[in-house]
Formats: sequence, C-alpha cells, structure tokens
Amino acid sequence: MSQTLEDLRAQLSRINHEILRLLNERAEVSCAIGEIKEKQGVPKFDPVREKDMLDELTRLNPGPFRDAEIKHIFKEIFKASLHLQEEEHQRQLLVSRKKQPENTVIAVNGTRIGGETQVMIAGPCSVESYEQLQTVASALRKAGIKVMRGGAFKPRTSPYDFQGLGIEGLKMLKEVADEFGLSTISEIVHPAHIELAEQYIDIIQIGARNMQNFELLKEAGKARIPVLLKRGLAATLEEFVHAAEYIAVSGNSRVMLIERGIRTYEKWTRNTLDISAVPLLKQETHLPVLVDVTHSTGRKDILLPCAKAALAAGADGIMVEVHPDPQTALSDAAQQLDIPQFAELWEGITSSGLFKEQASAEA
Ligand SMILES: O=C(O)C(=O)C[C@]1(C(=O)O)C=C[C@@H](O)C=C1
Repeated sequence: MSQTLEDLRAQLSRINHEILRLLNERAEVSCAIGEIKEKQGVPKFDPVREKDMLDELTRLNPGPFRDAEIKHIFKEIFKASLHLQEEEHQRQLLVSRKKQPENTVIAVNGTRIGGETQVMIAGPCSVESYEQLQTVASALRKAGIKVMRGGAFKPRTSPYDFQGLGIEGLKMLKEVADEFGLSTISEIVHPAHIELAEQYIDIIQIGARNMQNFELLKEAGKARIPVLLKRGLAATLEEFVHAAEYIAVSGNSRVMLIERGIRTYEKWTRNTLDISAVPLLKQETHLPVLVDVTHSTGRKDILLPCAKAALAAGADGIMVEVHPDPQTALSDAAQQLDIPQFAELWEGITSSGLFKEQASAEA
C-alpha cells in the first residue's frame, strides 16, 4: 500500500514538474505577446481573448475537474501572465525602481533632493514685482529655505486671467534669487522656452495641464537642468510615470515628481490630495517625490496636517505658495499663505520630526 502511495506521489511530482515547465513556457509566450502589444500600443488585457480560451478549454475538458474549476485555474494563469507582461514592461522603464534600485538624488546648487533629507520649496504663485519677490525671498532665507518658486508663464483656466510676466518674470526671479542666494523653480509651458529657462532658473517645472504635452516633455528631456513634473489633473499614476519616462528617455534623468491633487467629486478641497501616490511612486520609481500642499487642497487651514501626512508617507519635499499680501495676488489669492502664516506652517513642519533638514555644511 505504502509502495503504491509512494509511486503515486512520485508520479504526481513528475506531473507537477511537467506542469511547472509548461506554465513557464506559457509565461514566456505570453510575455512575447505582451511585447508585441506594447510596440503596437494595444492594451495588454484582452477579456475577449480570455473568454475564447476559457470556452475552448471547457469544451475540450474531459474531467474529472469540473468546468468551473478549470475556468478558475486558467483565470488565475491569465491573471498571473498579464501581471508578468506588465512587470516586464515596467522593468524596462528608465524611471522604474526595477531598473535602478537606488534613489535618484538631485543636487541643485548644493541642495540635495531625493536623499536622506527633505526639501521645502516655497514662493508666490506668480512673479508680480521685485518687491513682492524680495519680501518672500528674505523670509525664505531667514527660515533657511533654499528653493523659491514663482510662476512667470501662467497657464490659467480663463484667458482673461493674469497670464504671467513671461520672460521678464524669469529675469526678475533670477535677480532676486541671486541677491538672496536661493535656487529657483518656475513653470515652462512652451518647448521653445526650455533653453531660455536654463539661463534664468535652476529647475524647470512642467505643470499639471502640460503633463502629457509630449513635445514639451521631450524638449525638457534635452535640458541640462532638473525638471519637476506635476501630476496631471486627472492622470493615473501609470500615465504620470510614463510622462516622466518621456523626459528621461529624451536624455534628462534629473526628474522629480510632484503630487498636486487630482480631480474628484469632492468640493471641500480644490483637488483631492492622493497621499497613496507618494509611497506608490517611491516604490515604482527611483525619482524624488514631492507634494504640493497648496494646489492639492486649495485652502490654508489644513496645510500642516497634509504636509505631515505627505512626509510621513515618504515625500522628499513639500511645495507651498507664499505671498506678501495674498489678497492682492494676481493669481490664486485665496490659497496663498502670507508670511506669518508661512512661518507658522514651517515651524509646525520642522518641529514635527518628520522633516529632516539638510545641514548647511552639506550644502
Ligand atoms: O493573447 C493575448 O493577447 C495575451 O496577451 C496573452 C494572455 C494570456 O497569457 O493568456 C494574457 C493577457 C490577456 O488578457 C489575454 C491573454
């Protein structure tokens, strides 16, 4: 009897090995199909094809397994194969953590972004005047903040709204940043302005509305300065990562991602801050991940808890809008902090223990 049991088990093991070999052979064929689909730009998941295969298998099923069991087993095989196809593709992305396990750390005039310490980027929504920039720059410098933001090209919802000072704004940003020893970041909206950006600013921002402006992404990929890419208003994380890949594959590996809230049905915030994006992007890519608390919430009263949540989730930095007199601001008047409010937020962030400041000696 025990001999028979052993024989049967040996037989089962041989069958297992055969199934294992066939499963892996199948996986390779499935991955080859996945590669063709990738090149053709067609979706990997094909429910019609899956249904056809299940119909055929149940038609040919001699038993003793029932059709439902056969279907269940093969559905699992399809699911695992699909997963493998997607993983294979992710692995090929330059920005993927599978391609590069260690974090990309971006140094901007000595400020390191994406490493052991976090960065605060603050400044007005729009560049409006020298005085405005100088007041903010002075407050940032006092607080030990090294990177100032300021929009010169403003893609606004309404064409009647303030569109920014353009190149003049970039020049003002540079002058004031040089005066106060700060690095700058500003949005570029036109591919032809990338070279100009290199002259006047330290980091190019690509805004949410332009996240899939592929010509702009490709041009930013040729820039010699880092790029901060904002998540699109309704972009999935996969689309976001692929937008970053456009920049990387065009030659610029110094890309940072910034979550800025996505559009949902919720009205109490301007956008919905997707905190889960932070650990997911850190997990799937090796790029620095920041959170824009101003645009994601569109309100001032919950910036501190949102910033803390972002840092606790692993964000490499926070971006916030500050204006000397928000009520008179030419854009986003309702959501920018004034300088005392910013000082209070900054105090809350630095005392939370979640924000590791870079020692000045490291800079
Ligand atoms: O036949 C295809 O189109 C495949 O991509 C292969 C395969 C499979 O492994 O069976 C994988 C995913 C699809 O949803 C359907 C089938």
